[in-house]
Parts: sequence; C-alpha cells; structure tokens
Amino acid sequence: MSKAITIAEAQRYDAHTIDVIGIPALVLMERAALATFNNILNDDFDLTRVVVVAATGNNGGDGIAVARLLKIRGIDVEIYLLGDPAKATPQTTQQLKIANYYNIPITSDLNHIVNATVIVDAIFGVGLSRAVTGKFADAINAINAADAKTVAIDVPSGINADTGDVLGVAVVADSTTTMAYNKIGLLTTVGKQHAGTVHVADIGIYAQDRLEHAR
Ligand SMILES: NC(=O)C1=CN([C@@H]2O[C@H](COP(=O)(O)OP(=O)(O)OC[C@H]3O[C@@H](n4cnc5c(N)ncnc54)[C@H](O)[C@@H]3O)[C@@H](O)[C@H]2O)[C@@H](O)CC1
Ligand SMILES: [K+]
Repeated sequence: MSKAITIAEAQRYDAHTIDVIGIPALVLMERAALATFNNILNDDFDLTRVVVVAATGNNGGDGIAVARLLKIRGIDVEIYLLGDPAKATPQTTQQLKIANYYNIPITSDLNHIVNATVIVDAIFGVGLSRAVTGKFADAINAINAADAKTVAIDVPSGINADTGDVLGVAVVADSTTTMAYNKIGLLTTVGKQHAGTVHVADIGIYAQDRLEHAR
C-alpha cells in the first residue's frame, strides 16, 4: 500500500467502508487503536508513565482506546482530555465509557504531560480544519517541551495532512501510525519533520479501485 492519499480521500474511503460496505466506525477505531498500540510496544519506548492527550473527535477516540489497551496490559496510563466530553463524537463517547469502566484517570493538569515518559498525540487527525489556538495550542506546546517520546495517531496534530503545513502549532512526533494509506502531507519536508517514523496501518479501509478488485 505505497500510495499516499489526501484528507478528502481518507474521509471518502472511511465513509464508503462504514456506510456502503458496512464495517462499523467503532470496529475501524478499534483496529486503528490496536495498530497504534502494537507499534508503541514494538517501538520499544520507556512505558513507565504514558499520557494520552485526546480531544473529542474520532482521533481522540482512537487515543482513548489505545489508553484502554495499555491499561489492560498493566501500564501506568492516563488521559489528558481536551474539549467538552458532552460534545464528543458517538464513537469517542463510547470509548470514554469503556475507559471509565477500566478506571483510567482523566487529568487536565499540564504537568502530567511534562512528566510522562511516552505521550500519545490523539488531538487532531484528518479533521483538523483551522489554525490551532488556546488550550489545544497549550497542550501541543507542552507535548513538544516534554522529554517524553511522542507517538502521533494518524497525523501529528496541527499538521495539514494535504500540504504538510503547520496550522499555528504542531506536534513533533517520534513516530506516527497513520490509517490505511500514508497522507501526502506527511511526504513533504515539514510533514516528515513532524511525523517521525511513519507506520501505515491496514485497518480494513481500501481505495475504491482495490475494492472493485476485491469484490
Ligand atoms: N471515520 C472513521 O470511522 C475513522 C476515523 N479514524 C480517526 O478519526 C480521525 C478523524 O476524526 P474526526 O473527523 O472526528 O476529526 P478529528 O478527530 O481529526 O478532529 C476533531 C475535531 O476537531 C475540530 N477541529 C478541527 N480543527 C480544530 C482546531 N484548530 N481547533 C479546535 N478544534 C478543531 C473539528 O470539529 C474536528 O471534527 C482520523 O484522523 C482517525 O484518527 C479512525 O478511527 C479510523 C476510523
Ligand atoms: K493526532
């Protein structure tokens, strides 16, 4: 799967897989989380203290599911939640419910980010649509100032996945697990600088032409 795609293609392939083929969004989210979780374990990071920084879109949902997988593995993990949980997507709301079942601590203390050994960036993925400001920018600056290794989910938050441009401020990640196909913005110089090692995760989402072939 060497091809790289645009934001619009990613969103179109997601929607086709969910709405036409019928794989539920939560199943795709679980596969995205499993792929990220396995990459975190394989990347051999110091997992003494993991903080997942999540917003309330589906990128955040991926991260909250990663937090649960780490918790079940016995790893000290907590979630730094950005935004109003009441405004979360249905999938992310479900992931928060599951995370609560496993008693995963939720914090809003920026110092927890500073003291982490690994930070998972689950703030924005392909849904980033404007410059990052306010508490989102504060969190990204804290992530970049921390000594921790940083793992980005799908797209380093703040990077435009089409152009590689930094929209205000962006996470500088050591590795990125991006779903289905690489993103054209992560092939640019600035995109590469922010993504670190890019792992492309096969989560069951394919381009139309491949779908025709598979049928
Ligand atoms: N659609 C699906 O079924 C799947 C999506 N996946 C994940 O979902 C992500 C896309 O999720 P979403 O479309 O919910 O969007 P994101 O989670 O990328 O972004 C969250 C929300 O933030 C808001 N936002 C955008 N720019 C902002 C800014 N500068 N400041 C503050 N808020 C801002 C937007 O309302 C956006 O919906 C992908 O990147 C991937 O991580 C994966 O779970 C795979 C399956
Ligand atoms: K992200």
